[in-house]
Amino acid sequence: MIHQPPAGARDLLPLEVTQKGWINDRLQQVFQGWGYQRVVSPTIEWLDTLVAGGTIDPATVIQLQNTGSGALGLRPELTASIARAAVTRMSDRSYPQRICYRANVFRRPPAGYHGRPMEFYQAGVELLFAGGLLADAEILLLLADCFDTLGLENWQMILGEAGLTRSLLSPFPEPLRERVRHCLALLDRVTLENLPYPDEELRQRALLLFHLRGKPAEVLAKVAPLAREESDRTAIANLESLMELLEKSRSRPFPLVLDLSLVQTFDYYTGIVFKAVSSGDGRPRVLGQGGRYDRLLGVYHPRGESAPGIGFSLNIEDLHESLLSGTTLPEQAPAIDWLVIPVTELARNAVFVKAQIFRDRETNSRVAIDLGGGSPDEIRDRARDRGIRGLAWVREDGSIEEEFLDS
Ligand SMILES: N[C@@H](Cc1c[nH]c[nH+]1)C(=O)O
Repeated sequence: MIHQPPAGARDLLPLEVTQKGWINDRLQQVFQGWGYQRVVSPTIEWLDTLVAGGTIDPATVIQLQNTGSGALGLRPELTASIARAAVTRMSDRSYPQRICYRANVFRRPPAGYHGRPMEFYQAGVELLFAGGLLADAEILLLLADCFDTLGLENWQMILGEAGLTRSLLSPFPEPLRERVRHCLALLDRVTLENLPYPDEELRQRALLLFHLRGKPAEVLAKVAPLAREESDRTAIANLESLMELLEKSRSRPFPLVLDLSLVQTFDYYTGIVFKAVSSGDGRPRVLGQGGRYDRLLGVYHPRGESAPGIGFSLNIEDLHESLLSGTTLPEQAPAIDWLVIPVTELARNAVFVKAQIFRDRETNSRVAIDLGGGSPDEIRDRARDRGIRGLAWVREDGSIEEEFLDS
């Protein structure tokens, strides 16, 4: 029998681990620079926690055996867990809370997509107990800083407003509303046009919603006549202020597309929502996504008291793929710096002690011991093949001869 990981699961080998580690380390540096502190939440949670008050479809959760005290699942994302932890464990801290994370998440592939990846890696932030313009701007500017720091150039931020989109969809009766939402999420204009609308006015409204995407000023001009509620007008005004602030806060233009039909996979959002996509050549990729969720913390509060929150998660696989065509990623897993070789059997007594001296001599140096076999020339050839920088031949009397290999 050949042992393979199950369909949808995979091993990451040293080069990929090195490159993804490089991406993650840089992201954590940026998060730290903006005052975010890392937390680690459990991989396994109660299913009840994971579905975030019904805003995450339980079908996306990989469920584990029911233990008798309730169903458990593997986290499909981290925002729900962090909201739970913040409400139950961190509520005595001073506000706001700036939290960051790097972790794996698991999602059950949709029916008919057997073999699609089930495990993904994310790095993200959550800014909790803070609402308003400055918090929204902080999150979007931090996301832009992540891309700048990674040296990623061709990206675009697609910005929407979940509350406004919900309100624009409210004239559609259910279940038609859900179908319109679905067509908007999939950019499926043909199906959208042919849904069974009760009247022509609603059909025209659906098509108009489909076109609320593009240059911010143009989209805002189109949406203004559709905004019937006071809350819609406030949302539009907030979007305008946000875009103005973003432009003033960066030395280069903020690559922004406004999309008031943007619908996210998870439904806990209440304010701005966004997706960062790579816009270079090749397949467009969703590099990260997020938004404001001002009711989620209330799901976990014993008395249902909520507090504002906003955050994003970056998709490490997509970032990695997008960076592969550039020149910033490390091209090799780090090689060993020194190979320490006992010249005779008796020299073995000294070899571990001597190797430690090399480790202590240079911080972060990689020092390995030759485990035997082969003539000095064979050892040299093997070492050169593996990119090893130097050989340290240890003699019986404990003396060392250093030899530098040319690459
Ligand atoms: N957890 C969301 C992204 C997000 C973070 N914070 C808010 N939203 C996701 O995985 O899609």
